[in-house]
Amino acid sequence: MTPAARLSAAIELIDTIDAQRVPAAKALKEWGTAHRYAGSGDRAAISGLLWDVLRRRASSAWIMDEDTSRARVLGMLRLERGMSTDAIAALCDGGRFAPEPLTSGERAALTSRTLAEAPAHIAGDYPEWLDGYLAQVFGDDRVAEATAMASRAPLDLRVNTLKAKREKVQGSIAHLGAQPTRWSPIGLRIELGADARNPGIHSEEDFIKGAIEVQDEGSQLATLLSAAKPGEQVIDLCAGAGGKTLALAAMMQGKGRLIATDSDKRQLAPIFERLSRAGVHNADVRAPKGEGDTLGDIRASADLVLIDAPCTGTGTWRRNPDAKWRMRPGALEVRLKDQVEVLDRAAALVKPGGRIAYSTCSVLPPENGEQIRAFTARNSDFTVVPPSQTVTVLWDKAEDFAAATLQSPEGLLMTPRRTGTDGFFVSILKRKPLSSQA
Ligand SMILES: C[S@@+](CC[C@H](N)C(=O)[O-])C[C@H]1O[C@@H](n2cnc3c(N)ncnc32)[C@H](O)[C@@H]1O
Repeated sequence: MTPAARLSAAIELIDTIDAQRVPAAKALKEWGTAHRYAGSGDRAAISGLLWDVLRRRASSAWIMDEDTSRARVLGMLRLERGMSTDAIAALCDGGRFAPEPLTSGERAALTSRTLAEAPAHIAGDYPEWLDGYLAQVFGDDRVAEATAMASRAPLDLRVNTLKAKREKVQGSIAHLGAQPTRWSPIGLRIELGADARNPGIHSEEDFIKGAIEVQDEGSQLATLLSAAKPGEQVIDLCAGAGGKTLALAAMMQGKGRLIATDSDKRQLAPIFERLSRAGVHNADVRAPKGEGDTLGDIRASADLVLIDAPCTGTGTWRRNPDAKWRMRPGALEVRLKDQVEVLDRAAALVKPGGRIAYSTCSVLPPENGEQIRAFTARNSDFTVVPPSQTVTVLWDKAEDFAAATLQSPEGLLMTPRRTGTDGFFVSILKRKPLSSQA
């Protein structure tokens, strides 16, 4: 397919998504099935176009002064890909399979319209109902923060220190252009191009042998800030597919007791194979069975309970821009209730002097600082460890990292704009030792 034909296909796909109200990933899959002649390069390029349109859905329509699939694609080429009006016109030449030539109105819009007068939610490309929350956390910076949250994400890898060293892995996957991550001492980053081509990490020898896992640097940092140590008793309360469990296991160097559980046993399904590939031998996975309490034998004895909380995932919009537009207020309400439940469950598991590491991949205050304030009000024997102390695990990077994050009395927030990671909130809560409890 020519670049122009790919553009036509993307416009057609967006029409389908709008008309049928289907998730973008599903529409892409169905398009692939119906167009078997399209090669892998075509599919990658078309999906890249589609994701980029979703990133800039509102602002693209604004600069074109029209909200159609075609307008959104044209506006995206200008805003996200930085193409000139002439370059866009050259693609839309009306030839076989190419989009129709630009109208004079489209030419004028592409050349002269800007986002200067656009409301924040349009310029920053997010649903209007979230504007109050983003204003609460970012104030006047919300357009810049949201724009970074809409931009394409790199692919981050975590080196499994149970099996390999970062320098060695960097050398063996040099063909992918992996570079050390800025903050995480165990991360590697691969920048991805607009064509959304998958670098095929799962077929790399290092992946097959368990030396690397795909994990955003923000997620790596959230786990590192928990300061899990060899010999501790650690519970990963929302373990899901085990991304953080694996990271905790590496921090514990195979020593101590690591318990991974989740309220949904289906989420836990991939964890077994991942633990085995990573060479983890001290993890005990407890899938829920009926009504019984999977952690019934543990009463106030854990050194650390890690909560990778169920959340709205606003911090990961750059990886899934479709989710951003599909998010509804009801989803936030449900997550808030889940978070209260997991925090209170964790409180009963932590020993005096132990700690809870609470994290969300969300930037919304009700899921972060407000949730922590309400928790400490309910549980007076827990206090927040000041973020300036929690960052010391990053040694020489600690000061710069702390300065890059958005800090509050309840914890710290990473964002794509500030730390170049997904958006992650982290709060470390310490339970008072028995001697100082009332
Ligand atoms: C952010 S995901 C976890 C991702 C996982 N830690 C990882 O790194 O791959 C949140 C998880 O919390 C789980 N969850 C939701 N409510 C819960 C509850 N009340 N108790 C325990 N887990 C819960 C969900 O099933 C989901 O797997």
